Amino acid sequence: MSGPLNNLEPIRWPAPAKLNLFLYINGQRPDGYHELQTLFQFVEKADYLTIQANQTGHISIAPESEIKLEDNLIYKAARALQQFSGTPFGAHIDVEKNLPMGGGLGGGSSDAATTLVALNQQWQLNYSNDILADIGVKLGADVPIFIHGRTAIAEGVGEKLTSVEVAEPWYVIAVPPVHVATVNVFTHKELIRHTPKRAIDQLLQGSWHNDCEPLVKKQYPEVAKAIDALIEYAPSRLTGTGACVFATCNNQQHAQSILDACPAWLNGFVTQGSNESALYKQLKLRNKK
Ligand SMILES: C[C@@](CO)(OP(=O)(O)O)[C@H](O)COP(=O)(O)OP(=O)(O)OC[C@H]1O[C@@H](n2ccc(N)nc2=O)[C@H](O)[C@@H]1O
Ligand SMILES: Nc1ncnc2c1ncn2[C@@H]1O[C@H](COP(=O)(O)OP(=O)(O)O)[C@@H](O)[C@H]1O
Repeated sequence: MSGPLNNLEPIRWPAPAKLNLFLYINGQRPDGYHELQTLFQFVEKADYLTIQANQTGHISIAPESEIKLEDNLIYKAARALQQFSGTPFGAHIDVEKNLPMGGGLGGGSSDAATTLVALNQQWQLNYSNDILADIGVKLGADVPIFIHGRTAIAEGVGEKLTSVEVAEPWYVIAVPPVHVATVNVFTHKELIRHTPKRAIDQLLQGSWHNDCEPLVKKQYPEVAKAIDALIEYAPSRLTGTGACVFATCNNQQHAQSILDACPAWLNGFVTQGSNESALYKQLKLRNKK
């Protein structure tokens, strides 16, 4: 039997976006999934989940969105943790959605990771991050990196993480007006999928690329045009399988001036890279108390 909940107050948690600073595809496994080497960094821009635990066991999400409740990764994460733990507790989750969906910024996976980390605390479960990552990876390949919360190179299909420190530049993230389905990129015959695997220190040296970029640019002219618009001013490339692209800038003013110079059809925002995610920072503060 679990004791009563000792905190029924709502708590606001961040679910930040990520960028894939490089992404190399090293081959395909017999089950069809691809082996990757990718460098994840977090940015300040985030969704926010305000979570109020309850004793009823009921899970609800507000406001209503275009995603059906049972398909929402927040709901799926909460249900998965309930089922794994057998907890009698539930939660109401208010979502402030700031990240574009399906843009390669990992917003859905980040929401799921934040739900797992937050409910682990608010339901007083005390599971390790490794256990939360095992639950989370079934919801999306990128959930473990958001639970890890520190800049890292992911290998395998994304489950093997090595923390690294890199610069924390300002970025312009542009959001081309198209949706790229990850599955379509990975199943396309023209995808670059045999880049030789390299050691971590070798990966960190030299210039960085994304193996999905040539194919996504060819299939989605809006993505090609977005990269062309940014690359005039700063090194720019695709994140994940897109559609978002990012320009790496010298400072905030540089980033803002590039955003201001973007054509009117291209939406975007300015944000700073961070080697510790906002979720990781908040957790560190809470655990110090
Ligand atoms: C490649 C990344 C890099 O961050 O792209 P983005 O989603 O961020 O753009 C992610 O790891 C993606 O993770 P996620 O979006 O969760 O992918 P999933 O839903 O697990 O997979 C969607 C489909 O893509 C293919 N897939 C995905 C990941 C992988 N390593 N190999 C694959 O072949 C599979 O066909 C899978 O059915
Ligand atoms: N809470 C959620 N936020 C965003 N996307 C969600 C959520 N729940 C389910 N999804 C689904 O997951 C897909 C991938 O979302 P997201 O993680 O934002 O993009 P990506 O994997 O391209 O970085 C979306 O297209 C959407 O249909």
